[in-house]
Amino acid sequence: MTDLGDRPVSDARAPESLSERAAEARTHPVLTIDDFSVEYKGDRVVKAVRNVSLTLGRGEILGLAGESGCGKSTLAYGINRLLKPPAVITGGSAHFHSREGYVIDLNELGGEELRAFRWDKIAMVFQGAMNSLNPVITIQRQMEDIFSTHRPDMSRKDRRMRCGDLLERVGVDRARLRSFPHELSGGMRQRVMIAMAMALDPQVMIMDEPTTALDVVVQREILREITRLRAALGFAVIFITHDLPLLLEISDRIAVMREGEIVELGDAVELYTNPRHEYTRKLLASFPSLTGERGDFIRSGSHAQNGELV
Ligand SMILES: Nc1ncnc2c1ncn2[C@@H]1O[C@H](COP(=O)(O)OP(=O)(O)OP(=O)(O)O)[C@@H](O)[C@H]1O
Repeated sequence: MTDLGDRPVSDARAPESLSERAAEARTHPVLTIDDFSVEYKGDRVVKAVRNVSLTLGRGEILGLAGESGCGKSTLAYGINRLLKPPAVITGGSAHFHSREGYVIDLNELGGEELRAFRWDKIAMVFQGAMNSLNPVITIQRQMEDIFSTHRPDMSRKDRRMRCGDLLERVGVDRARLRSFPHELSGGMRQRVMIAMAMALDPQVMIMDEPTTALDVVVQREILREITRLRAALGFAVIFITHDLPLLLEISDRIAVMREGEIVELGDAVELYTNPRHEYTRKLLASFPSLTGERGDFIRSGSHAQNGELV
């Protein structure tokens, strides 16, 4: 594995339009998952993920939808090799395709390599992330730790500068570096977590219900931030939530999961206007705001083109 350092991201320009992004997923994948299966082998065996195959394109936002318990988190944690017993990956593979052209088989990575790989290439933000900040350590020290561990050659001055820059990138004043987590609102703490996930310039972000615990206004602000950052930095996102209306707004493509399987995968607008699978239709119908006479679904025209929230 090579170290990307602070490599410029100009080569990772996010494609402009939805169709361009869908094509990009096929021609320039950043992650390919083939026939991936996970079981929880407890007293009762649960087949949580069944033969899932999907491709994440460079710079695309792929939404993963489905009701509670369908296996979304298990798939995300499985890809990143974060599952703990009794979970067992029973089949399939996941490959990371780097910007530089090399391919990493995630099943082949050992402990140390895996730790290095995680923050560096695939970063993860999950629902309770903001509560995983250490309460007795300043934001600055927690952010700097990432660089001390993964970029040991970086000077102290550069580390500090970079931490401040990262905070500003997610809309938090750099003066907050001196704060302790309890001095920040939930929304700010979640922004800090997103800044930390971006620290090493990962090519993939896996976001598992990252805004669910936040109120709607803060949630929308953060989503706007994520789509803006994706456009600027070119990372790809797997965005997991049971909130289908939200996914329809931010995703390029959406995969619908049911009982461990992906039953439909397609362009977000296409999936909304012309759902193919019966279950997708049911899922859409379960959100009255999407199916009412006027509906809340506002994604259209130029808005859909640039992937920004209105
Ligand atoms: N530690 C565990 N032991 C046994 N079964 C588990 C365990 N964790 C999850 N499961 C089961 O695996 C299945 C998939 O769970 P998972 O959490 O991946 O679904 P999800 O779609 O992410 O749900 P949610 O939206 O509620 O987080 C469920 O049937 C769940 O009960």
